[in-house]
Amino acid sequence: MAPAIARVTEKMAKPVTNGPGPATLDRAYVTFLAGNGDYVKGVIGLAKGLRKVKSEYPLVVAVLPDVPAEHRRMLEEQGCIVREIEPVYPPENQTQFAMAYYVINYSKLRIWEFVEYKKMIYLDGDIQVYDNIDHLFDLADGYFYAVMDCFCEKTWSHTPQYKIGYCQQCPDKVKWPSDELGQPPSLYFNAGMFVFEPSLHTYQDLLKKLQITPPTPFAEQDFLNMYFKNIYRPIPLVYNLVLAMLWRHPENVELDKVKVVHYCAAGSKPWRYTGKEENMEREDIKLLVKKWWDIYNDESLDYKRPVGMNQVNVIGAAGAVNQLQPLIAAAMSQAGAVKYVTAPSAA
Ligand SMILES: O=c1ccn([C@@H]2O[C@H](COP(=O)(O)OP(=O)(O)O)[C@@H](O)[C@H]2O)c(=O)[nH]1
Ligand SMILES: OC[C@H]1O[C@H](O[C@@H]2[C@@H](O)[C@H](O)[C@@H](O)[C@H](O)[C@@H]2O)[C@H](O)[C@@H](O)[C@H]1O
Ligand SMILES: [Mn+2]
Repeated sequence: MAPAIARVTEKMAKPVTNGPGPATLDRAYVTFLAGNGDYVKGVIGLAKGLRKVKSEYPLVVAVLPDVPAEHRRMLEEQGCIVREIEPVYPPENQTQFAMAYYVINYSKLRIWEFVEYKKMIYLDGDIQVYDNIDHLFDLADGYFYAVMDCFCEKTWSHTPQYKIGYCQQCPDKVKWPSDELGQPPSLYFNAGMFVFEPSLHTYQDLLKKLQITPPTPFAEQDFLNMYFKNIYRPIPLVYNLVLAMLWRHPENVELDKVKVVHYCAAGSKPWRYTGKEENMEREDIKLLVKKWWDIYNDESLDYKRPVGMNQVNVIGAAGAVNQLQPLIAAAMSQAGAVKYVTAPSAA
């Protein structure tokens, strides 16, 4: 039986507000940047993409100490809020990560410490947002929302599901042999995009549990799947199209409805694209890479610091917030709620 995934229905869940006042605005998008290489282009593209879809919320960039001052300046120039974080390392291990650099991705866990925000949407730096997804901030508290991943790429060749050809994206195609292998794997999300609530308690517990959890090939993604297994709620793949879905499960993809594209397939990072790797010569990939560059190169999307911003008086600011209220209500009713049918517990 296909795993129950979220369905968007007409009515948006009641907005999470603190009483009759405006919907709480202590919300932000957050991404993660490490190193002095070219991922900074991904983050700049993301900042411009969020501006193009008129998101109401800022983009926080959690940067490791090795991100150079010049890159931080470029991010601030694009209106990003730059926050330095310390690296997080998994316990000593001999694990072979699916990609050697995945070891730095554990540092993503620091974003649970950003408790000045009540709700955040995490987006990898190799993600682009092509439609407004602000309505996801109004999803019910207490859950961890993300899109289900796919097990069919070679990066999964170490797993039993890959070896038997099982994938949660099409569980009826090759059925999980429960009598031989026991329970099928729990629903598993891609950790390139998720909706979460920062919390010091969760943050400290994550770090404590990490130190007693043997690392596995998909590093922090595996760890987050283990940690949030009981409150994970799948959301539709339009919120995080893992590119491999285009050739692994085209029947599950309606490209014109996709709101968020995750350039995670080998060779698909737009700022490094050569078209030489497997599947990279596909017309849909070329189109998506062009779409990314069109935003990155669009100077009209560059951040314009508001003139005399600090002269806005309190009344002006309150007025601005009141103008947002109907916008948020309209966005929520138009977006439709995400109704969850709890999957029969797979584990
Ligand atoms: O050298 C690096 C590698 C990764 N990242 C960050 O870590 C995220 C996860 O890595 P990546 O997206 O490459 O993993 P994938 O989704 O392709 O498996 C990236 O999106 C970036 O935000 C980074 O800033 N610098
Ligand atoms: O550190 C582990 C990473 O694992 C994930 O990437 C993978 C995963 O999606 C596989 O399913 C794909 O096959 C693969 O291509 C892709 O790179 C996240 O996107 C990334 O943010 C990060 O958590
Ligand atoms: Mn990614």
